[in-house]
Amino acid sequence: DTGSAAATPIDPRFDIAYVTPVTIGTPPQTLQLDLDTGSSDLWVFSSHTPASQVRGQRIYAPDKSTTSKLLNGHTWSITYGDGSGSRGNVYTDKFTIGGVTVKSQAIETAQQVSSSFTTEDAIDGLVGLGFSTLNTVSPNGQLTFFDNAKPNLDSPVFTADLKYMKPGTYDFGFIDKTKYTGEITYVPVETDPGYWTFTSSGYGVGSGTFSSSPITGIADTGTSLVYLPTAIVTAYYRQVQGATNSRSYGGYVFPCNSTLPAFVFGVGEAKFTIPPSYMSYAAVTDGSPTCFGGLQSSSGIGVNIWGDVALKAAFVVFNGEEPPTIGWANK
Ligand SMILES: CC(C)(C)S(=O)(=O)N[C@@H](Cc1ccccc1)C(=O)N[C@@H](Cc1c[nH]c[nH+]1)C(=O)N[C@@H](CC1CCCCC1)C(O)(O)C(F)(F)C(=O)NCCN1CCOCC1
Repeated sequence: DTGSAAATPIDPRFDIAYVTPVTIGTPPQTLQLDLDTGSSDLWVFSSHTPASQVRGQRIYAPDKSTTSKLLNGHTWSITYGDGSGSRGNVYTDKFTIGGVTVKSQAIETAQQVSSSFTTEDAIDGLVGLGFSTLNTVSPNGQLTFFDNAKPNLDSPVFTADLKYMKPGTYDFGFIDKTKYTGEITYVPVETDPGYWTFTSSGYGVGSGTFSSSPITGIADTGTSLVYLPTAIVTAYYRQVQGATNSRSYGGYVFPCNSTLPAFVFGVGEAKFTIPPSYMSYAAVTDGSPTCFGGLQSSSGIGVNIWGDVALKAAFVVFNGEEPPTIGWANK
């Protein structure tokens, strides 16, 4: 098998997240889900989600699918880094992304979602593409879509080609040579505790010198921004006129008309440049002259996160061979 599906920004003004169309059940029910390498639960808004918590999202109704089966006695509950969360019960059903079908995928149906999910009408749920060890289903953990699909994929990989303010693609089972330039640099992945954890070889601010120092972090399609050690973040914002670390806004902000340097990060011998446009995430509120930075400190998180702001600057191969590796190429 091979497949390809669009990753479309949910907001035309700035890249907060990307959604991908999937189909569930028989006849197929289409939902727009956020493919997230930072978690490993596939959960959806459903006919079990209280109407008061559903505001425009599409839902999966297992009772309308002839192939759905309740996974008796199984429940799930997940909390994300931004404090949002959801919980519910579990079905298995036919699940397809971009033409790749898993006949019996664990579909976690939400019986409760936190308010930030209710208010985000563009996201109907998540497809966790982290390692299955992170799956929260109890009493028996379930496999991710990728782990279920892998044996039937031409190659045990999926790739992310996210783009700045326009649709990109997720490919499954093959590496599309037309999507990158030069070589793909592969580095080892640490699978404990279950993220795509790798070590970057260093960073540079604008045209400044490149600092070769290992930065271990996770490649996370479900996180909008880049979160790195404070020393790196302060070195970056030192080059930005009027930048301050705002307690009220919860991070580094600067005047939207400030000139921003690019941010360079290394993977092995390769270098990747996040252009200044990606480094200004968004105005803190609509129309404000103050902008929120795409690079923030990881000190409050406990892990460095290479989120969408970094992933957009590259073509990334999530290689599920044993042992897993991650590949980065320019594009
Ligand atoms: C707008 C913003 C200020 C840049 S934001 O930070 O709010 N953006 C959110 C994403 C978002 C999209 C759409 C609407 C609203 C919010 C964001 O970047 N959230 C990160 C922030 C973060 C990470 N760490 C600390 N803070 C996050 O929680 N990302 C998770 C997926 C998100 C959750 C909210 C909905 C969209 C998808 C994540 O899965 O990528 C994760 F890795 F960060 C995470 O929390 N993984 C859960 C890991 N657990 C470990 C235990 O076992 C179960 C799984």
